[in-house]
Amino acid sequence: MRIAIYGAGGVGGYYGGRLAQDGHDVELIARGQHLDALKEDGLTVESVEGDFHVDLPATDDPSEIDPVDVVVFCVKSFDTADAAADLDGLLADDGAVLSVQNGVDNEPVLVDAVGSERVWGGVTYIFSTIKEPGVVEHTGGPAHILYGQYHDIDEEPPERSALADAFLDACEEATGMSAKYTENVHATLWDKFALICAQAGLTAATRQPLGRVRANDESWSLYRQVMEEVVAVAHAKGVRFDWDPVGKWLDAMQEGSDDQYSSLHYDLTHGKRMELDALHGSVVAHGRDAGVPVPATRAINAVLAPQADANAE
Ligand SMILES: NC(=O)C1=CN([C@@H]2O[C@H](COP(=O)(O)OP(=O)(O)OC[C@H]3O[C@@H](n4cnc5c(N)ncnc54)[C@H](OP(=O)(O)O)[C@@H]3O)[C@@H](O)[C@H]2O)C=CC1
Ligand SMILES: CC(C)(CO)C(=O)C(=O)O
Repeated sequence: MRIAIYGAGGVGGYYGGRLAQDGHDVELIARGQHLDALKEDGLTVESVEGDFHVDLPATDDPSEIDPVDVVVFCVKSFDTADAAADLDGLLADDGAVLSVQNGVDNEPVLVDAVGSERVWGGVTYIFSTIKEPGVVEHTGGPAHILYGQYHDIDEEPPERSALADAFLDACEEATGMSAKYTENVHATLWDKFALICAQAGLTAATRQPLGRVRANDESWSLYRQVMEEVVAVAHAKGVRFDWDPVGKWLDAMQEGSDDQYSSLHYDLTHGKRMELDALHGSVVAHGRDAGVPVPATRAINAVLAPQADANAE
């Protein structure tokens, strides 16, 4: 399978490296010092699942890459619109772009760029960052991708394509990662959105890991409230869950390791631009549209906004 990783950073570098290790034809799109190091020394992945090194073609110019079957789209959400403009030329006519980004507003941008039939919505559960140029550090999480054909929320999901099956096989066969196809892509996206708004919001606002957030009744109650608000907005927008996302995540995170933070906390504490607008800012906007109050999420957004502004300068 021919695969391009658009945004070969923490997440993209990890999955691109794993798929290449398994023999797929992977090309990386990166920029800056990270790109220089990838070109010069290849990609090194330091992973809790085993370290490895691969030499892969890397560029900051997607027009240099012949059309691919799948683009795994891993830029931060504030870079989505710019990167999406390159997708039409990068994707084969019957190819697909898979967003594994956090948030629920990326896929509509990709649909505008290449049409919904070529867009898979997705989420991923992993902790992975650029440790230094050319080196990606995977510190935990199951490294699992859930994805499905994107479609309008009020339409039936289209039939699963042969390409979606082939990509699933590729992910399942590769070492150190797994994947699952979902027929209910909107529920999958909003389910993760509920978790990430709670996990990212509380770890970033308190600068404390899950264990500390969970041990304090007030912060743990706010964690729950954020998830309840996101799920209430999802319901109002017509998302149908076959499960209880809040109960599921509270149970799961009760078991989660004490030292877990989030990518938002990482960006905050490393002076990097933060995805706040795509997370809590987006919930506030969707809540306003749907007429659903989201006071806890709004407060977290307000508390983090000055730091997000400072990091964006
Ligand atoms: N990190 C994690 O553990 C997790 C992250 N996610 C989500 O995955 C997505 C990716 O996150 P993450 O991997 O941490 O992000 P990173 O910042 O580590 O990686 C994104 C990379 O894409 C590069 N990039 C952006 N635009 C372009 C462009 N036009 N051309 C070339 N390169 C480009 C960035 O370069 P530059 O640095 O110069 O901007 C950066 O190197 C986010 O939406 C995040 O929320 C989800 C689950 C876990
Ligand atoms: C859920 C979590 C915390 C890990 O996958 C995440 O998505 C992130 O850190 O961005």
